[in-house]
Amino acid sequence: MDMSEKEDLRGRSKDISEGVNRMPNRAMLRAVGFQDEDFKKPMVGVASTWSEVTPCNIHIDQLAREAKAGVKQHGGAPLIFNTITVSDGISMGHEGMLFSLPSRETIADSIELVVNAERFDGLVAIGGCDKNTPACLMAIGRMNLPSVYVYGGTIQPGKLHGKDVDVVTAFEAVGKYQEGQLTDEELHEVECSVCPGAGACGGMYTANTMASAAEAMGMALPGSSSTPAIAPNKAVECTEAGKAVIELLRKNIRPRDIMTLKAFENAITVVMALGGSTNALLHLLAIAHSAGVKLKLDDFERVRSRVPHLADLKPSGKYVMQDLNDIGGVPGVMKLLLEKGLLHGDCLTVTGKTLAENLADAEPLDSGQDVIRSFEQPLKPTGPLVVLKGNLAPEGAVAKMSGLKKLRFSGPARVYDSEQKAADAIARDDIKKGDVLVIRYVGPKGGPGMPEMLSITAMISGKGLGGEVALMTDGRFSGGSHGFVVGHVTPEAQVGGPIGLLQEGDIITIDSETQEMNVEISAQEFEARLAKWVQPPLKVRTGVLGKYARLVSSASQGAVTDLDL
Ligand SMILES: CC[C@H](C)C(=O)C(=O)O
Ligand SMILES: [Mg+2]
Repeated sequence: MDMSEKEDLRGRSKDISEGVNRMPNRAMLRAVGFQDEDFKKPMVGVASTWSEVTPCNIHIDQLAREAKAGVKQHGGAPLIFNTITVSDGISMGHEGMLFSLPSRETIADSIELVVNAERFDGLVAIGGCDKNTPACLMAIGRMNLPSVYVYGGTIQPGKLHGKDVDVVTAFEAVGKYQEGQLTDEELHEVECSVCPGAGACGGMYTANTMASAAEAMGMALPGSSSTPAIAPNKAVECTEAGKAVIELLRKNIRPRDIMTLKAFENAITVVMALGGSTNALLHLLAIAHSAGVKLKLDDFERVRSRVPHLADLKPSGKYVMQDLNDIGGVPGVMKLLLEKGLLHGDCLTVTGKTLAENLADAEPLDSGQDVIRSFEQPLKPTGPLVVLKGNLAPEGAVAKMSGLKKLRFSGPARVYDSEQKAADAIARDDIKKGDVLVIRYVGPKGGPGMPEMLSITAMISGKGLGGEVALMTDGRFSGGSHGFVVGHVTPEAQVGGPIGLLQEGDIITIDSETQEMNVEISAQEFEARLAKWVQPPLKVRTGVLGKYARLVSSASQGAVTDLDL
């Protein structure tokens, strides 16, 4: 329904579009194409994360133009603006990864800065790489203006000797090459095959996980999280998003009407069923904080215990997001979960309808498919992202148990204060089957930036030690990581957390069934070690990482930098 002549959907954009005093402001907007009638329309920002620095975002300029057209067609006055992105895959395994998680805050802050300075009434935000979706939703939650999120879409799988491959294949090929299992030519073949074009990493890694979570919480249009980047329908979704935001303005439906605790429970349910990235716990805590929703790590456990892991998706499974899309996509999965009473169907969404009303129109998953298992034969009876506590993680830690038969691991600590030193040890074959590899002082403050450890987990996997060596860190894991991995250990070493007191050879036991992670030393020994511990200075004290290290909260609170302490 387009706007009638009399209808005035403008809100705070009247600060610019009305009054003599704002004539100079309007004069500048005329220079970017505004005409008289535009000042009678609601001003809608289109936040574009377009960038050439990663395939995830290389196409988003076209999508932003589609969204702009949609806003215009339905009576709005749209303006595209850009924000940044970094590439997790390209920053992985070196100092660049220190800047990945901080970029989430920068993207959220930049959207908040532009939308507020320009007095927009509404927003369409379009994201690609890992930090984009959480950042866009954080900005949307903070500002609470009628908004719609659109995910730029998953990449197609690469093909190599008839098999589907993707960027995690490349990371794991490094370990295989180090073992002499690949020649230089074969390694080059992998490099040239795994990323065929536009789109975010194709397994159920962080970008696809967070897109699915965005749709499950009602902030993205039905089906838009699983539509591939190069599918013609992706552009249509952007045009539709432009239309949807005008409808939201008309009905005054705001993000905090949608991003409720029940909506976050829906997001957690879908993440657990899909076997998504551990980063979802960090990002959903941060998004909830931005929307004023009190979400805690314990909420993830409450949901996990009732939701089976159904999706046979990479990194521990066989298929990629493209395959899920082909058999019904995220709507098909949510339809199944709703039928089982595992979703709150009464949650409002950006279509203006409830989740149940949206899903009534969705097709069920194709019969005969084996991407999504039945409830009778799940991959795991409960979700694979397990919150652990214990004397090593009093505030919590996150274990990814998908694809693992072993649910308990006990072994000697092999302690490293940097990812590089750990990587060198793995390359020298110093890390043996049964060891618990500990990488610390890589948390939000200690890293700084809580880097992901895909290079490490991929090397372990490539060397055939996947599941035979446990890895625990106050850093993070990529969505491409799998094996016996525990991240987000809090409190982090940098602030005196127990992980910082570990010594070589301490016996660590990680039990995903009792959900505990403990070291076998006495309380007295802990006290003695703490008495001798000296807090190291922050590694970085100026610039973006210096600001971040001083402001960032614990990972158990989402590693946010705007906690109202
Ligand atoms: C393949 C892994 C991807 C690049 C990533 O960083 C994530 O999913 O978190
Ligand atoms: Mg990542």
